[in-house]
Amino acid sequence: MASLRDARRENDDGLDLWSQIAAPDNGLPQMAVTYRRRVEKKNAEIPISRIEKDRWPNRLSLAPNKRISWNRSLSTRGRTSIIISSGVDYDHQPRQKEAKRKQKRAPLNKTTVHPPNFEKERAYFQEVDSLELLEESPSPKHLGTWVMGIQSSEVVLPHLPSRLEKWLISKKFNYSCGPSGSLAKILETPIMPMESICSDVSNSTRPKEQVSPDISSDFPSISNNVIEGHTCSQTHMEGLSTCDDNCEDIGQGLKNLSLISESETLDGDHKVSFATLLTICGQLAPSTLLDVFSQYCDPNSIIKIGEGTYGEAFKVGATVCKIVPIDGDFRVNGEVQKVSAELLEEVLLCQTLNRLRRHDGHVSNASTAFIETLNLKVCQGVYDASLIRAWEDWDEEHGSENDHPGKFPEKQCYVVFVLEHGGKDLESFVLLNFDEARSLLVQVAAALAVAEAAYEFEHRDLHWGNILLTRKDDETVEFTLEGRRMSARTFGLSISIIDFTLSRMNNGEAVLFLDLSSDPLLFEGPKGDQQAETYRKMKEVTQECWEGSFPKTNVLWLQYLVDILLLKKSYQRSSKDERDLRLLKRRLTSYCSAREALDDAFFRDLLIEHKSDK
Ligand SMILES: Nc1ncnc2c1ncn2[C@@H]1O[C@H](COP(=O)(O)OP(=O)(O)OP(=O)(O)O)[C@@H](O)[C@H]1O
Repeated sequence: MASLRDARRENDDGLDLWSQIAAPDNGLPQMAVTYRRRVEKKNAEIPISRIEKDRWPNRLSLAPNKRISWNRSLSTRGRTSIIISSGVDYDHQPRQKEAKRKQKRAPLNKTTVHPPNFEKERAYFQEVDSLELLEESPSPKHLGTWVMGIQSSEVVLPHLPSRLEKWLISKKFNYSCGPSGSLAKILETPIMPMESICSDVSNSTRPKEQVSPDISSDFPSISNNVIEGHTCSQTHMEGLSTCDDNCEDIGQGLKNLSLISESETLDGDHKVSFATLLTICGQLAPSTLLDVFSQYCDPNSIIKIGEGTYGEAFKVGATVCKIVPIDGDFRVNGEVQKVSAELLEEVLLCQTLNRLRRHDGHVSNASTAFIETLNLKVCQGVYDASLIRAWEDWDEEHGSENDHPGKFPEKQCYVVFVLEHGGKDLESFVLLNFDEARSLLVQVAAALAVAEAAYEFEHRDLHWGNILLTRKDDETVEFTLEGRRMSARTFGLSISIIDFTLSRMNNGEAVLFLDLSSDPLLFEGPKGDQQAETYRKMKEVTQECWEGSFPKTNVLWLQYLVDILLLKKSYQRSSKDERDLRLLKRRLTSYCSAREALDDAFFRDLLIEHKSDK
């Protein structure tokens, strides 16, 4: 994710904004607090959480561990840690490619820089945080969702990232799993252009022509991806789509799926997850990375544009392709690889958020602020030479913190997210003025409010690496909130929210969430670090009931963003603007959701409500 922050990239602020904001009369030297990926102990042994060990008792660590930090273990990248930049001196950081990076780094700010003054920041936070957080509603341990039906003291469910996986397991155990065909409905989320599906199917094996009448032929539902003539895939799909009709042993069906059977390292549950991933991606078997990428451009033109703890992002034609290695039994970039079930959840989140982009008809909630997922593919094999070249070019210029991708074996699997290009992340984007800053806030608040209303959505990881920005000519951006058509003023700025790994949503069929309790390091970040503090505040608010709905977490991230705009970003602004931001942060404390926050006076002249069409 975005925040994997080019460690080498200098904070565009370069100066201690705190001294400008909170201590105008000080004679303090200026400092730069730079967020970057954690690298301090990258060669240390990364603790695999007990749960992960339980899940993957035989995991081996073949690669040297390059990262460790308070935010490791789950799929939590983009986590950053504060480092002190003295003229931005990273030399105390034991990084493997430091020498190269130092040579390449742009000229540094010559201002004398001193360590951050945490006392002052603390005083600032005490002032703006002086109001107590409101009590959250009781923890919804007993949500009326279908998943509760599968809980049984007799069945020990392994740790799994979502209710989706529990559903899959419940199916195997022949338990009732709630509303009819719930997973099937989730999987019906349209996403893939037909041609991309067809491209994976050989001439002799054609997709069944089953276009749902209510869905555009450009976007066939997943049910269209049933492949005639392939018994095992059909068995699998039937298993998924007839939850209440019968509970045939889909595991047995999957055994017949030759591709999956070959993968001896995957246990039964993983076979199910992997097969489901393939199905969602409209594939019978994994593609190669080259096959997928060449659908979008000449491979020689591929450019790497970013990296996350797990993902490598490449500009591929007009799109961005993020490659996430999965299911391997060795660490990548110092992290245990994600497993299919985790990716399934992320994929479902992406697909569901895609639905918010529909402005047609009389939708109640719509927003284009969540990055569009254009396609999803499961791939297998080594990195293609063009990708390695792109990776090395980026490494040469920026110094990658990731492992060289040349070490992936032939059997390595990946999920490729084909995404809309969202621009630059907030960390590296240079904001020009206060209008842009407040537009950023209103656009994020509106997007969260819309997704809250539609899906009880909480992002839960909205750090400055996960907000992408670009400049466009449009003066406003439209959204629909609870049936009200509205526009937000952009001042030429357009935002996209990415990375839904930690996100939580309830789409009416399932609650998708990640149990952050299994990642205690997430909450052990440095004191005074806004991002780390936000995870801790989320923990307080949710009381670790991560499946529950706590839209307050969205407000916490809005407060974090206000802090970032005050403390970490430089742009043209007056002291009144800063005061307005501080007051906004204070008032946010009393809101329980982004929906409530959007009604704040700060946003009033940034929002336009359209008259009803009726
Ligand atoms: N759609 C996109 N448009 C433009 N840039 C993107 C896009 N998606 C990702 N990137 C770039 O790639 C970087 C890594 O992407 P992303 O944060 O999604 O990876 P990740 O592995 O999920 O990260 P994390 O470490 O949070 O898990 C981002 O910081 C951003 O710079």
